[in-house]
Amino acid sequence: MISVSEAISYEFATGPDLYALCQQAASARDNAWGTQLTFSKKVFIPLTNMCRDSCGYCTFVQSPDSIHSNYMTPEQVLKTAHEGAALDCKEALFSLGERPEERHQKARDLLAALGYDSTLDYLHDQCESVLTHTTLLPHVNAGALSFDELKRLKPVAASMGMMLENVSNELLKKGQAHYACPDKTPKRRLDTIEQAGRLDIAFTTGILIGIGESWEERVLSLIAIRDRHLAYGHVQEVIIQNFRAKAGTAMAGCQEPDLDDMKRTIAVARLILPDDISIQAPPNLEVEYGSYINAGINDWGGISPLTKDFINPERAWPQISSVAQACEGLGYSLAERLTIYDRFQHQEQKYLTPNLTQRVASLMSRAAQASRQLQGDIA
Ligand SMILES: O=c1nc2n(C[C@H](O)[C@H](O)[C@H](O)CO)c3cc(O)ccc3cc-2c(=O)[nH]1
Ligand SMILES: C[C@H]1O[C@@H](n2cnc3c(N)ncnc32)[C@H](O)[C@@H]1O
Ligand code: MET
Ligand code: SF4
Repeated sequence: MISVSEAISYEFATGPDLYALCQQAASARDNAWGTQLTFSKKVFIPLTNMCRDSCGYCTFVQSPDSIHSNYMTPEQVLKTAHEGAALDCKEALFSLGERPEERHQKARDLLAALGYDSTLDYLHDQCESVLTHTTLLPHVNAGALSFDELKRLKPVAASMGMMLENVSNELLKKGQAHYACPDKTPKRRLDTIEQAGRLDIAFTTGILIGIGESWEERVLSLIAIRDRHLAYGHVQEVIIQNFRAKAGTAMAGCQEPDLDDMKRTIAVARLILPDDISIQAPPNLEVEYGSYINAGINDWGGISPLTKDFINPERAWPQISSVAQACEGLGYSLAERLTIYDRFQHQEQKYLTPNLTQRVASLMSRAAQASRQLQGDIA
């Protein structure tokens, strides 16, 4: 592990310095994770695109005035889940806006028509429905949640996650990415990670880079994640995600991080975070995603053969076979994992409630089978 001051000193690493940094991170990854990179075969379930926040980078969120703002119905949820299961997907990623009913009358009306007064109650029941009626494992990405909310969701989700984004309070100011976003205060985000730790929830988090934070704030965000993991041991993966500018958003004209910036951040994350945390970067937000391998990632996150990335809908998923080839070209293999990583699966029902244990075990053997097939296809 490198020190905070060493991590901060890499801010301007380019050329040979960046190359050396990446080599150091790649060898740390090889030692901890070997030469197998992973992904999770999933479907995306955007339960609602209404939200009480208004992040400057987000096109997922729809205004209640838009005809596109909605909740998925229980039938739509199951249709997507069934179609995903038929394509051998194993994860149902529930990703949604935060507490829209606390801000928008339309959200209250639509929820009432579904028989609910809270988005999180509806989320709970839709996760339960996917568990009951399909073979998929729910992963909940619903933003900042309280201890009680996380506790209630634990039996209906195999894992959960929430991007920390960044610990910078500056981003909350007017004109910045998180202005008027009550759920993006570093305090609420850090508290969510902490409560998930107290509850033994296998947890995904990460940072969004290029949203107006300084390099030092990026490093401090990784340190904040590390500290909570050292206290509870529950952080399974950290996503390093690059901001993509989108037309029609407040940040449409902002500069996107370049490939070197991503590589530098991935490498520093690998060297700051404990070895047992997986480092993930998405393959659909960068054309030259293969070079993330040289910077120290060991995971690509969720990839869907069915649904688009609703958060970055203009960025198509690469074919799983193309990702496998990119890995193979650099001497790595590609394997399928579940939404809950292997090492969290066998801990005496610490992370998994009893109703989930059997499901996870049988999906594990199907994922192993799919991985063998993937490697056979390449060979
Ligand atoms: O398709 C996406 N999947 C996202 N995922 C899902 C991820 O790709 C995988 O499904 C999980 O890593 C499974 O372990 C997230 C999951 C989280 O818990 C937190 C944030 C994200 C962010 C994204 C995202 O922007 N796009
Ligand atoms: C689910 C996660 O997607 C990320 N997210 C939201 N909007 C964008 C964007 N324009 N570019 C990249 N990532 C984005 C945020 O980090 C959120 O937490
Ligand atoms: N709204 C949540 C968040 O920003 C979920 C992902 S964005 C659709 O964390
Ligand atoms: S990123 Fe999440 S919290 Fe922010 S506006 Fe979009 S849906 Fe809401």
